[in-house]
Amino acid sequence: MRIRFTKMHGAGNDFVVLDETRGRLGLHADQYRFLADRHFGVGADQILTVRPSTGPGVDFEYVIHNADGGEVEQCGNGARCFFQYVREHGLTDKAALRVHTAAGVIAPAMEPDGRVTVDMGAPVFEPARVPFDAAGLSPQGESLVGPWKLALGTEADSPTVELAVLSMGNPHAVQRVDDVDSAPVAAQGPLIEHHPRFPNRVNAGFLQVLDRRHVKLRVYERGAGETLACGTGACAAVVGGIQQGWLDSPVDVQTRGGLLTIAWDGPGQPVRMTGPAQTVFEGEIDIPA
Ligand SMILES: N[C@@H](CCC[C@H](N)C(=O)O)C(=O)O
Repeated sequence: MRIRFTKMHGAGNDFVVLDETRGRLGLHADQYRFLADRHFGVGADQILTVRPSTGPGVDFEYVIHNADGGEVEQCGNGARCFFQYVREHGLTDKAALRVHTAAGVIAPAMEPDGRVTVDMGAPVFEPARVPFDAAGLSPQGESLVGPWKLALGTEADSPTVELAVLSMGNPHAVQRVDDVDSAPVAAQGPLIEHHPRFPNRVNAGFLQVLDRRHVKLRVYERGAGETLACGTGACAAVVGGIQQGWLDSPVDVQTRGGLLTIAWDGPGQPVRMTGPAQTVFEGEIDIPA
């Protein structure tokens, strides 16, 4: 089967975008994995699919698959690219949208400078809803995100980390580090992603606080490995940092692929993420059955 695609990125987090507004392509997990493959396919951290509205009050449905082929609930950098895609492809001329995702409705809108702001909804803190199995653990602080102390293994010398745990529609565990460039992202990322306390696995963030409004962040993403930026990871890191008293909204988040600005007014309030969305190229590809 030959399909059309658009390659996009948001702060270096890259996507293959597919249009299913005129009918389903019916792809399965192996085919999403093939599209994401950087050697045999197009190459992407996530595959984003545009579908028609699911009902009144929403303009489109937005479906996300990780590079490992698994469908996930939310993707922040993807949300900005989704918005750019539907406007560039004449699927809407609205400057603000409401988009249905597996995690609820998000609302992207155009900024005068060409960046996109997305209302990502309110963060979720209840461990069971992340989901995070906190049974038998005591939080290390009094904030809504814990933090929670976890051993990354069963050996006596296994590293122990303190993780702020929350959901931005998808699960995040964020630890503060002194220097993000030397942080053990490759070593600890997979151990945190697959830690048995996270039944759906988790995205692992490494946060360096520069001052109360500036941070650096790296994220080892569930189902994709370390990416150049993670939008929901930036939201989670800033919410966790505000909750623990380190940060004040809005916060500039420097990722390896670009700058995101995250604003949050506190529990129950939506997180607003602002950043770039860029089309790279379009093409057609034959996908194996
Ligand atoms: N890159 C994304 C997050 C994509 C999904 C994530 N890997 C997960 O499995 O939850 C972003 O920009 O938020």
